[in-house]
Amino acid sequence: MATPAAGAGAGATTADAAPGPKKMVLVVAVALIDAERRVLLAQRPPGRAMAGLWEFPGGKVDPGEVPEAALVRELREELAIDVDPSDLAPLTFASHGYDTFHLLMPLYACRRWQGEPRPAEGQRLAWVRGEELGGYEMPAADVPLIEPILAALAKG
Ligand SMILES: Nc1nc2c([nH]c(=O)n2[C@H]2C[C@H](O)[C@@H](COP(=O)(O)OP(=O)(O)OP(=O)(O)O)O2)c(=O)[nH]1
Repeated sequence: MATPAAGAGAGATTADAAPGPKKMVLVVAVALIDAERRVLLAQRPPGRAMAGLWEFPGGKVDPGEVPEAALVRELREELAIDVDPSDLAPLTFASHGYDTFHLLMPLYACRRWQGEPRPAEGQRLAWVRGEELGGYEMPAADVPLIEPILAALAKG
């Protein structure tokens, strides 16, 4: 009987298989891609978990909220831009076991928005070319996302 090959599929799974009552946290994030084929990274501010690491803009989905609405809300709060949910294209996802919680994070690609992203919450922002992504230290969950992002950037 054929079974699916390990690692098949589009998601980026870096969880260990250990069972346990870890809380699952649903976070939505976006690769904003500009006309110069750059992606926007935000640096986690001091005083927060994973401070200093560079991540994709986004945040936790509130109870009862659909993921796209959560992302539109987060982008307004964090970057002061307006995004139409229909411009959010599913790209890949991360499923990663941190010590204290399990992160499930759909990552969308977005190439159209209203306004100029600005650091509305004091975070640092960087527009980064594909070949420069390796120079930005990211949370462990994000590392497997790089390859699909490079593929999306190559598409223009
Ligand atoms: N936005 C975003 N979060 C990420 C990425 N990678 C990654 O591991 N995370 C984690 C960091 C946080 O634990 C969580 C996002 O939560 P958050 O930024 O809304 O909240 P937080 O933990 O900083 O603060 P709080 O809301 O608990 O006060 O997901 C990423 O690329 N983007």
